Amino acid sequence: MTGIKICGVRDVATMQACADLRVDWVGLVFYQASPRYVTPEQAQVLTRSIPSHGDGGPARVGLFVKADDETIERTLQSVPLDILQIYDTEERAGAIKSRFGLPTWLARGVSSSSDLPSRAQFDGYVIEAPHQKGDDRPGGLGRTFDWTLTKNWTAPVFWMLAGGLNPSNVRDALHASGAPAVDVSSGVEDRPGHKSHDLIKKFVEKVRLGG
Ligand SMILES: O=C(O)c1ccccc1N[C@@H]1O[C@H](COP(=O)(O)O)[C@@H](O)[C@H]1O
Repeated sequence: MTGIKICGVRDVATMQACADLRVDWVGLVFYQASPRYVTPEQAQVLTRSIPSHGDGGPARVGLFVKADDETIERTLQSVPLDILQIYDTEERAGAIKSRFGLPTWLARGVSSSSDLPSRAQFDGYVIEAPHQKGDDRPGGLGRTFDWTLTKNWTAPVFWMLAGGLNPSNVRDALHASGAPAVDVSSGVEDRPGHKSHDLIKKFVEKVRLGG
């Protein structure tokens, strides 16, 4: 079954909606420039509102952008994250993986097939649209890229497709990319940082049923 990650959750009701829909992962954004930013204290309340991953709830993914060790450490003291999603260099992401010992996904923007990772350095890759000059953040911008780039890629480890997905395009994206999992944030919002339960449900139905 295609994996589903709903990213940028900021309220308990959305967290519970994601758990009820049995999505695989929920993402918490620890990047202050994002409209989806949550503090570690807010994230603690959110993570406690649903069953732990071991008890059948979605795995909690923490997003960090160019974060130092102290920021990640302080977050982990409050929030039991299952996976780290890192926006930084490979070297820095590798150091984070070694230091914190948690499954680590590296986000990678791709504009051509030569940007696709070939080494199994991480536990997963989030493959998304490339960063553009003037962007105030490296993701969550609702921007797509050429999904066919991944079609013939032999991925070295698990990966997911992200960037500009929504209920209307996710079937085409899955077909064109061959992705085993999808990640969505702005495409299931009715305004930046505010998730729509209706759009989340529609997205999940499209992925699972082709609805
Ligand atoms: O959501 C954000 O604001 C964000 C900020 C910084 C880094 C990543 C962010 N979001 C991630 O970007 C991709 C694509 O998002 P979208 O569906 O195009 O809105 C996804 O992994 C988000 O979790």
